[in-house]
Amino acid sequence: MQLNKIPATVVTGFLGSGKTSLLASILRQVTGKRIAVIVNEFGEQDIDSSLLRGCALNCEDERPVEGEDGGFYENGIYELANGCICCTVEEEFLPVMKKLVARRDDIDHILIETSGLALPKPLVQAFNWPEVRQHCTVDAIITVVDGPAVAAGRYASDVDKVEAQRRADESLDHDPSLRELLDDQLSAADLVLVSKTDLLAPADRARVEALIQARVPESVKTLFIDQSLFINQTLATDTSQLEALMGIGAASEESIDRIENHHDRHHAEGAHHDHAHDHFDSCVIRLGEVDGDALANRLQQLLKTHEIYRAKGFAAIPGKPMRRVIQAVGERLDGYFDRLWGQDEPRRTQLVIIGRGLDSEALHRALASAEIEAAA
Ligand SMILES: Nc1nc2c(ncn2[C@@H]2O[C@H](COP(=O)(O)OP(=O)(O)OP(=O)(O)O)[C@@H](O)[C@H]2O)c(=O)[nH]1
Repeated sequence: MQLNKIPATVVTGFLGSGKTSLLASILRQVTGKRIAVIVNEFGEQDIDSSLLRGCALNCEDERPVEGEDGGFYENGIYELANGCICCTVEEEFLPVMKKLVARRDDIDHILIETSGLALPKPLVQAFNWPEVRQHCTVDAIITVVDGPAVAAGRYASDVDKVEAQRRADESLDHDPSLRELLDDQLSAADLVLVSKTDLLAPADRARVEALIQARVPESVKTLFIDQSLFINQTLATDTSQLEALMGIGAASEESIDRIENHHDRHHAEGAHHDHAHDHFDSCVIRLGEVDGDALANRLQQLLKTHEIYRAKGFAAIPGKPMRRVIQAVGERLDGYFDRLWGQDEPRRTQLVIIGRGLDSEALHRALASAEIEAAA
């Protein structure tokens, strides 16, 4: 029985903004992690789940399993097809979360894709329900914004489709304007991903960025992504940084090494090759034992003052027999003890930081001030 909570990443954003493409590109490449995916879609489309099912999920259970709730489980994908997730939290979402909790030892991470019309807050509040809170934690809320649509003042690439879905969903008991929906999805975000950057004129990019920045606190960062290369599968790329950005992994030695290797290779190549995303930068900070509160304070400060998209890793706290997982994104900073330190394992702190234009020495200096001096 594992003691640590299952982290859940909520991906929200309008219909057609690129949520499924994002999840698909991650699932296609993720290795060694058992990921349960909850997809909220209804009406005509079960396209998303079939798209995701087509991805090579690392799940041993190949058999589809009917759920009593009408949803089904196959290759780790749960489909919530009976209405907008935020309006059916209790009837739809909670039973699926309970099933996942029961399979707790088989799951490393939960990815939740909300419907394009969902307001993320009721869903996030459901993580406070005792049955869920005890075993799961929100790792991050990632809001995907359709860059060209926002630049054009339309917010969604296919407004008619959004309106048709709105009319078709009888369970929908909220009716905000698209603008309000965008505001709500942005106000819940820990990280904003602007999609379809390949279709966004450079001059529009600054406008979209300004519009988003005006709606989020300064620690919530905006990242521009172009998924067209993934969608066409012309780019076979190492997604270790994208995975870490989504909050998957990075609290294990092996994923920290993978990210570090990616960083080294990237720099050796001169970092001038084509990129599917804004240039990510990453660094690994290694420290000895740290004062947990001081580390959290420094990290919170750094999130405000540096272009850090996410920090994740673990800390050694003096006198504590267990290591503490630390994860920070936007305004969210979480920590929990996940496992005992091994008998011969060095007690050390390691954090992966993903961002842009990172000054690793400055970050190291700032975080090292939380280090506890080793007794002479
Ligand atoms: N050119 C381009 N197309 C993209 C990009 N991201 C997504 N798309 C396309 O945009 C369309 C919608 O993408 P999805 O990933 O299905 O969007 P979604 O948010 O999951 O949509 P719903 O599930 O319907 O809410 C698809 O045709 C994608 O191929 C991108 O970065 N560039």
